[in-house]
Amino acid sequence: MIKVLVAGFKGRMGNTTTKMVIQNTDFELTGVYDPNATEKNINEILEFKNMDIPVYTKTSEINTENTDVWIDFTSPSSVYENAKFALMNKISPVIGTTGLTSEQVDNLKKIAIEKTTGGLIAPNFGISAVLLMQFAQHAAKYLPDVEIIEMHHDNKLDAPSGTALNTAKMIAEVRKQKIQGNPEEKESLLGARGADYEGMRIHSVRLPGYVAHEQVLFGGKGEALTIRQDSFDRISFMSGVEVAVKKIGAYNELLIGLENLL
Ligand SMILES: NC(=O)C1=CN([C@@H]2O[C@H](COP(=O)(O)OP(=O)(O)OC[C@H]3O[C@@H](n4cnc5c(N)ncnc54)[C@H](OP(=O)(O)O)[C@@H]3O)[C@@H](O)[C@H]2O)C=CC1
Ligand SMILES: O=C(O)C1=N[C@H](C(=O)O)C[C@H](O)C1
Repeated sequence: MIKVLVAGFKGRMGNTTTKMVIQNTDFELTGVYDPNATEKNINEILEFKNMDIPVYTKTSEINTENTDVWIDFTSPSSVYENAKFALMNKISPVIGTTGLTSEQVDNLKKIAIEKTTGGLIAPNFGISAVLLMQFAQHAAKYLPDVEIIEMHHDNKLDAPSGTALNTAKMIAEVRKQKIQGNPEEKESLLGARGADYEGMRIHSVRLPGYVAHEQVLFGGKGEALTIRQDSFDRISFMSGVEVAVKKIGAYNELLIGLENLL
């Protein structure tokens, strides 16, 4: 049995993940973590009333010996300290939370090596998003003019999304530095052309009713290609999280991207 802790268990992703861990017979939920939680046990929450799982509100309370994997769906401001705590205690972090800086990722990679502990940071656990990023990288070799549009629910804290940023990074790996659009263009309304990642424009849409969606638009001479993925439900991320929890114990470094485990 793989012993799992879920950080951010009361959030949108944390709640779905907690249920997935409980239902998976290869996993044992040994704790949940949220510094703002008022509960002492998860059974104080109606939908988990038959469970007996400690709620931790301080990392010092966590039984690290009883935890193999730390699943993190928290917030951009807390994920670094959480991941660092997990690695320092030889717990494998499986990180879905977005917003880590490149410097933070590099530090976590170093700690993982020092502690010979595996971990994963996945900008997106949905297979449709993983494929979209790979297809987009392939297409960009032939169609280097690209714009990315990501669309999310209006409670999202970070923009652009981690997936959009990762898509842009993957495309930048295969195309030459390129400034798109008319070199003389001017925005009469600030932000009209979106964010700029190495000459690529990223547009972030936030609307109620949406979950997580991305389009990558390519333009060529007299032709265009659009690649799109949609997560209509947070269940779409769960098979990716399951794979990560099952496989990450076999590694002793920090991996970036679910594709490394598929
Ligand atoms: N990689 C992927 O496939 C996916 C990634 N995400 C990412 O996951 C993250 C969470 O998203 P979502 O579930 O929608 O967000 P929510 O705001 O619904 O949930 C976040 C939860 O984390 C809690 N929290 C805050 N700080 C801490 C902390 N230090 N330790 C533990 N828990 C904490 C929050 O509590 P409180 O409200 O009290 O602050 C809240 O309950 C985002 O970064 C999002 O981009 C989302 C979907 C898929
Ligand atoms: O906040 C979300 O919801 C999501 N966040 C991730 C991101 O920023 O890319 C993954 C997915 O898009 C859902």
